[in-house]
Amino acid sequence: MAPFLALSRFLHLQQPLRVGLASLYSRSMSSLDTRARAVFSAAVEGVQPDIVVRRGLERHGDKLLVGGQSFTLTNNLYLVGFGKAVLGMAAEAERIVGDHLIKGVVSVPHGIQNTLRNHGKEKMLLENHSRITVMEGAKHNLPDTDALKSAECIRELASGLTENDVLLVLISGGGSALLPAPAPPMSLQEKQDVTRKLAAAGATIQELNTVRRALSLLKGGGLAQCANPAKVVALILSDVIGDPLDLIASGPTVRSDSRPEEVWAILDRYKLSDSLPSSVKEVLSKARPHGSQVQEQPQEVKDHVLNVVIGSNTIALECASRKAIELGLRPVILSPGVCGDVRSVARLYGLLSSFACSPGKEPPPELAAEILQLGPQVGIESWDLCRTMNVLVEERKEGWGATCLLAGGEPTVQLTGKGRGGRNQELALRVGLELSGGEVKSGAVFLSGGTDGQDGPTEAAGAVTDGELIEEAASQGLDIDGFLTNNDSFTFFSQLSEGRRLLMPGLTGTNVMDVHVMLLPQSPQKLPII
Ligand SMILES: Nc1ncnc2c1ncn2[C@@H]1O[C@H](COP(=O)(O)OP(=O)(O)OP(=O)(O)O)[C@@H](O)[C@H]1O
Ligand SMILES: O=C(O)[C@H](O)CO
Repeated sequence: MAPFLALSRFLHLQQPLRVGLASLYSRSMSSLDTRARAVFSAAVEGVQPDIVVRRGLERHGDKLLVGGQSFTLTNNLYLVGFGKAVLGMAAEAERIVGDHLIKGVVSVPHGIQNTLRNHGKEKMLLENHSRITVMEGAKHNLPDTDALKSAECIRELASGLTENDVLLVLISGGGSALLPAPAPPMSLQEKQDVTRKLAAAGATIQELNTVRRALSLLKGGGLAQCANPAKVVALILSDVIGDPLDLIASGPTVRSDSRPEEVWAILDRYKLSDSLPSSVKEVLSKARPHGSQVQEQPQEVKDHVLNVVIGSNTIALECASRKAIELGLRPVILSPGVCGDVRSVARLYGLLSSFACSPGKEPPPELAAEILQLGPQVGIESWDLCRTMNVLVEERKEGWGATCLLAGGEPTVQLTGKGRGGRNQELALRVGLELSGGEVKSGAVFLSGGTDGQDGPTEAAGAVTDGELIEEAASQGLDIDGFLTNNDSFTFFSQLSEGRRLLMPGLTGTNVMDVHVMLLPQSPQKLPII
């Protein structure tokens, strides 16, 4: 019999023991909190830069094995990289390839070396005598003159290679801002204005990077073209849903096949076409004439490029799933592609919790219908929802104890207020409302965290909530709705119970979007509220 069910029955029989058992119940809930955090840590651990590089890059003597291909090393290896996780990737790559590496340049976020040092992450830093030059830039994730210089050094290095050389390209999220190379006559400022306006208007990363590719010398395959005739091997840590090679960091090693019409359609959609500077219009008009066929990348360039995704949200979820089993939970991976507004995503998790924990033999069919209806709004296929609901139904029958529902992706928040928060903390807050707002409190625990360790401009990665949230906030005089209206989730969680619900792993040095963990104990609502 499931422990919660047994406890519930026992409580009905033994009234005087209720108070003692209440603390037992709350201890088991807090153990769910601890387990949710451990599952999140395992997800992040599984996509650490050194681990993903070791998984993707093997060396046997003078042979470098990657993506099922073998490259002969004869002191002919060069390395470039750009992105938030690239420093740790470069450190590990250099350890693997040793003296075969002649020279490298990586473009990494401003201040990252100090931050990693202060967080005790020295293994992500390069050795003193490294052959790789580290260049920091792109303060606040915006391309700046420092990043422009780094991009220029990377372009120079790639352009000087010969057919005997191998260029190892390390790519991770944040790479677009760290590799700015505005196509002339456009200035960095002009390019940045276009992308900033698009982002502020709510453009998706797909739209944003489609435009970035059209305005850049290095994005959209430009870097691979520069390195021709050298062989190019790109190791990619994906931070985009679906791992689209041409969009991650705007695909510098993947020939872009988008047409000018697509770029103009995006600019029109966000009402930017008319206000573009003439230099930007000139670059776009030079791209390819309207109506022309997509230009095929020359075969020799294609043959010389190998793109391999070595880390992704899917891999993080698989690692989390293994940890869940170790912790005595039954895992089910819902999807690595959760997107859409946090309100809809929170509603979905609320419904899934009700589905898993509703009384009776079977969950009510209208719940399943509502869940399926919500799927398309949050990027989840009906098939994945049905598969997940099947597991939840099976567990009700088999009495497994607790299920660990896992998902990942990147939902969005519509910013209306001026508070401090991030999409993970706001999602956790909204899911907490779902879990604690119904007639019966849910026994589920929900965690949402950014795998980079930083949720929006805050020190937290996310937060953990459960069915106690409303009561807990009310007892401490905190008005949840007020905090939500002001997008002030970080302040809320900092003030609530001395911040104990915050998730604070510190900067992790990696980035595969967000991870959601929902632990669903079996039918906890059968417990009397004491
Ligand atoms: N006060 C806030 N409340 C909720 N969300 C916020 C708030 N301020 C910023 N955000 C959200 O945080 C996100 C930016 O945060 P973050 O820097 O973690 O982005 P990111 O997408 O993870 O970046 P990257 O993919 O480059 O790592 C945006 O989606 C923005 O809407
Ligand atoms: O750098 C970028 O373009 C984003 O992080 C997506 O990869």
